[in-house]
Amino acid sequence: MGALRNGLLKSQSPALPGIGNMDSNIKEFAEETYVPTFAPSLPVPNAQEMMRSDPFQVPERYARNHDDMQSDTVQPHLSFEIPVLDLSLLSKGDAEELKRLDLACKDWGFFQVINHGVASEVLQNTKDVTAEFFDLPLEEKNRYSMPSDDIQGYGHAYVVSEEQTLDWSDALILVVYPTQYRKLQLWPNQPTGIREAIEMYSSEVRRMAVELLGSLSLIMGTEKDALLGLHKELVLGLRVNYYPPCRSPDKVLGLSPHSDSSTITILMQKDDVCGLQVRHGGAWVPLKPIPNALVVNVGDAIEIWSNGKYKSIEHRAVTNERKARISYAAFVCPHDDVEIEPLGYVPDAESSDKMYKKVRFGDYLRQSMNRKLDGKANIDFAKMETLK
Ligand SMILES: COc1ccc(-c2cc(=O)c3c(O)c(OC)c(OC)c(O)c3o2)cc1
Ligand SMILES: O=C(O)CCC(=O)C(=O)O
Ligand SMILES: [Fe+2]
Repeated sequence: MGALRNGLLKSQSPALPGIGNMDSNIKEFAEETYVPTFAPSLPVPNAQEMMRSDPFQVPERYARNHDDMQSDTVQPHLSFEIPVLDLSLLSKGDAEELKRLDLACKDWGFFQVINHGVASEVLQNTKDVTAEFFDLPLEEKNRYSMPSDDIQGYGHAYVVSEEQTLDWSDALILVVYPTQYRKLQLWPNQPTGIREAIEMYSSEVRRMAVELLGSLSLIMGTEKDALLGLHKELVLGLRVNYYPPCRSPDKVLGLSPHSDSSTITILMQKDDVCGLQVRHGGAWVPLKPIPNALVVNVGDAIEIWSNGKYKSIEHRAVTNERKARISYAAFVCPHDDVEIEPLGYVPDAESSDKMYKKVRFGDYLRQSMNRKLDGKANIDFAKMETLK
C-alpha cells in the first residue's frame, strides 16, 4: 500500500483492501475480479485543513501567476446564453430540441438540463450526506485515502510534480459502474446512508447518460443506440470536489483549466455558490446554477468520435471568499478496451479529413491522468501527427 495522500495527518494509515469496512461477500468478489487501477499522484496537503488552520494564508504552491489571473477576461453577462435543454423533449426525439442540442454542443460544449427526471429529493439527499462527509474530522476521511497508485478514494489526483501550482480543493473519487470495478474499501460508510445516496444518485445519472447518448447519436447522424453500443460497457466515475473558501479568491483556482477525457460529464453543483467557468470565445463565462438542473459537458471522446464537430470545452472552478462549494462530476466513459476514432459519417463535420487517429480509450484516459490538468493538452495524444 502506498504513501498517504493527505499531508496534514501522516500518522493515519489509509484503509487497506480487505480490512475494516468491507462486507465479507463483497471482499471475496473483489479479490477474484480484475479492477483496473489508475495513475499515481503526489501527496499534497489537505486544502480544507489548510484553510481551517489559517484562513488568511495562501501558501506559495497555490498562488497563481498574477499576470495570468489578471489577463483572464470573465464575462458574467454571457452566463444567460449558456443553453438550457429539456431532457424529456430530447428523449421523445423532439426535432427542435435535438437541433438545440446540436447548437449547444457546437457553440458551447456545455448546457444545463432540466426535466431530467431525477427527483429533487435524490439530488438533495446526495448533497446533504456528502456535505456531512466533508465535515467529518480529517482522521475519519483519511480512512478512505487514495492509494498512491490509484485515483479512487479521498485525496488529490493529477499532481505530477513538486513544481506545479496546486488547486484549492480536495476530492472524493469513486468508480461506481461497472459495479465490479468498485473498491468498496474506499467508499465512506459515514455518515449513515452515504453509500446508498451515492448508489441511488449514480444510477439516476447513468439512466440520464443513456438517454443523452441516444440524443447525441441522433445528432451525429447515426442510430439512437450507436454511441451506447460503442462504449461496450458504460463506465461511470464520480468525482466529488470540495472547494474550501479562500479569502484571496483572485490568487487561487479551485480546479485548473481542463477538458474532460470522458464521453460526457454530468455535473451537479450547490445551488447557492457559483464556481464553474466555461471557456467561450477566449473569455471565461460563469455558469450560474439553475436550482435542480444538472450541467452536461462534451468530453474528449465525443470530440474524437465527431471528428471535432463537437469539441470538449475547457473549464475551471474558482473559489468563493466565504462559502465552501461542492460539485459532483459524473464522468461517463467507454470501457478501457474500446478503440475510439472519428465515426466517419457525422454530417457537417468540421473537416472531411480525419483529424484524430484511433486510440484505445484506456490508454487515452491514463495518459491524461499522468499529467497535470492543462487546458486541452490531453487531446494532442489523439491528434493526427500533421495537426499537432
Ligand atoms: C473507471 O474509473 C474511472 C473512470 C474514469 C474516471 C475519470 C474520467 C475522466 O474523464 C476524468 C476527467 O476528465 C477529469 O478531468 C480531467 C478528472 O479530474 C478533474 C477525473 O478525475 C476524471 O476521472 C475516473 C475513474
Ligand atoms: O466544480 C466544478 O464545477 C467543475 C468540476 C470539474 O470540472 C471536474 O470535476 O472535472
Ligand atoms: Fe471537468
